Amino acid sequence: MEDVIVCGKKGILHFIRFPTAEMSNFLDLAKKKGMAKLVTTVCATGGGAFKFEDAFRQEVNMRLEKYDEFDSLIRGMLFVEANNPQEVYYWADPTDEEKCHKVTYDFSQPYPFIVVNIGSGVSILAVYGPNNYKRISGTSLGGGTFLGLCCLLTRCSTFEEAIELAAGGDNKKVDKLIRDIYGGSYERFGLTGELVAASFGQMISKEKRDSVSKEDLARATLVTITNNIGSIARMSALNEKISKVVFVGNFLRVNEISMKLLAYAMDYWSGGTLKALFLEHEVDSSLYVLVLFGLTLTLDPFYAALAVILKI
Ligand SMILES: Nc1ncnc2c1ncn2[C@@H]1O[C@H](COP(=O)(O)OP(=O)(O)O)[C@@H](O)[C@H]1O
Ligand SMILES: CC(C)(COP(=O)(O)O)[C@@H](O)C(=O)NCCC(=O)O
Repeated sequence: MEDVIVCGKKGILHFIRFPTAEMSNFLDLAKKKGMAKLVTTVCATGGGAFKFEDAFRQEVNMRLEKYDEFDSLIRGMLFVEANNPQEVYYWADPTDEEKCHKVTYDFSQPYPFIVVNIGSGVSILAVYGPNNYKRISGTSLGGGTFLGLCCLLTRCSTFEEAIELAAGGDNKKVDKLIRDIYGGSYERFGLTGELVAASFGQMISKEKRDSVSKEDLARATLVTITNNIGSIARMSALNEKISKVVFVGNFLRVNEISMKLLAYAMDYWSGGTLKALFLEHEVDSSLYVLVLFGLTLTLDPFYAALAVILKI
């Protein structure tokens, strides 16, 4: 992010990510580069701020100043939005490949809004003011589930690979649609024939199992997880009577398929009353607020993120 003002100084924020599984390599590097001589306290958030606390103290003699991940996430989102009027957007015409495009959304009057944080698992928060929010729901079927199932079903080994496979696949060869059951739409309840009736429902047939590709399985996994998250998000928003739903988290990284699906599903199932919103810098917003304190770390199960202010 360019021209960000932090503690009265203007500069560019650079975000560096690495898998948390590489934490011991990171600590080795930090030791070799003498990071402890530069800084003794590092601001940290996410579960790893607790998990890696001892390792940081023992390996590099650094103290982790811990901040709650949801406090940080919300303050971070507001911080990014305040610094970039183009930050929040929605997808217009999400089902039409040709017409589908991003449209900037005016988020200057944000409250109330829902945040759906899709990380390894999913947490849903209702935000009523800068310091007024509650966790209203969640599901253990999140980004970690998508990646885990995809690795099992397709033998892929990275998130990027899983998304690439999904992009080339067709979930209709795996899922049972309304039309597979009704021969068309279930008109009485407004269920069109193309909607998924049962995720993975075709896989009960050996013949169908033998004919699906890795790509189809990856796409069906992505659609299953995304639709389930969309459905829980929609019910949460309706319960709280809130119409703006902001989706964040690394599951949406390089994942336009899920963003467009969520945009469509929220609109379709709510009869146009709910708006699915996304952030340009969708990667782990919890990082942003901590940058206010200098050198920061987000220590989540899949990702550790390091933010340093260069060029100030
Ligand atoms: N390069 C990647 N490696 C692993 N997971 C990734 C990657 N990019 C995106 N993801 C997705 O992001 C999810 C983790 O999201 P994140 O917001 O970092 O959550 P957490 O707080 O649990 O680390 C993974 O489960 C996966 O679906
Ligand atoms: C435990 C968590 C808050 C951790 O956040 P994450 O690292 O997944 O982003 C999240 O995974 C979660 O809310 N899981 C869902 C638990 C549930 O409501 O069933």
